[in-house]
Amino acid sequence: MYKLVLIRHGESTWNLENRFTGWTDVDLTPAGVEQAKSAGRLLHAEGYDFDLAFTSVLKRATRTLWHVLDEMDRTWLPVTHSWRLNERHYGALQGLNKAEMAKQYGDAQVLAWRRSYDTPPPALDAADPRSERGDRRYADLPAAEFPLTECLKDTVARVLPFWNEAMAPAIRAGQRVVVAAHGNSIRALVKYLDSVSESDIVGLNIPNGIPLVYELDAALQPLRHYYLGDAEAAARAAAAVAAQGRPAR
Ligand SMILES: O=C(O)[C@@H](CO)OP(=O)(O)O
Repeated sequence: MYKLVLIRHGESTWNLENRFTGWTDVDLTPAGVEQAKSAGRLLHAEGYDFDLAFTSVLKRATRTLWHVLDEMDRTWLPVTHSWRLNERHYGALQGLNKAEMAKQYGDAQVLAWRRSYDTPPPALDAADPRSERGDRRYADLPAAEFPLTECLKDTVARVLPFWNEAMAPAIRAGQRVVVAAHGNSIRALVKYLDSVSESDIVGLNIPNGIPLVYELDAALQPLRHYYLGDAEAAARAAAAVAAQGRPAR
C-alpha cells in the first residue's frame, strides 16, 4: 500500500480578498503561513516522512511546501516544480472579486465557472497585461499551448501527463511523495484518482493547508482517502471555500 499526501497551499492574499487567482503569482498571508506550518507539524506528529516533493511554479504552493518541509526537518528533500501543477488558469476572471461576479452574473454562472467540469471562464486576451506568457518560468511551454483560460477538463488534461510521467513512477518505485498544489489542480487529481463523475466534481472543494492523504494499492488505485487532523474542521473549511462564490451583500 502506498500513501500519497496532497496539500493545497495556505491562505493567499487573493484568497483573503476573495479574488479569482489562477496563474497570478500571489503570496501567502500570515494566516496562510501558519496553516502551512501547522500542516507540517501535523504530518510530523503523525509519523509521516517523505522522499520526494512536487509543487507548482507558483509561490503560494512553493512556500507552503517549504514551511511543511521545514517543520518536518526535511528542507533537503528533492523538490520538482512543474507548471502542470499550477492552479487552473482563470482567464479574464483573474483579479476579479468572486462575490462581486456572483452579484453581477448570478450564483449559477459563477458556480459553473468555478466548479463545472467543462465550462471555461471567459478567455484572457493574449495581449492582456495579466497574461503570464512572457514569464521565464514558462519558457518550455509552446505559445500555442499556453492557456488563456481553462475549465477543469483542461486542467485534468495537463496534470495527467505529469502524474503519468513523474508522480506515478516515483510512487511505484516506493518513494514517499508529498505534493503542494492548488484547489483545482488537486481537484483534477482527485477526479482522476477516484473517477469522480462530471456532476459530482461540482461539489468538491479543497480547503487550504490541510493534508489530504490517499492510500493507493499496488496498481495505484485509491483504497481510501481522508484529511489529517480534525475531519469536521476540514469539512467546515471546504464549505467556506464553496461559499466564496456567493453574491456580495
Ligand atoms: O481563484 C482561484 O484560483 C481558485 C483558488 O483560490 O479559486 P476557486 O476556489 O474559486 O476555484
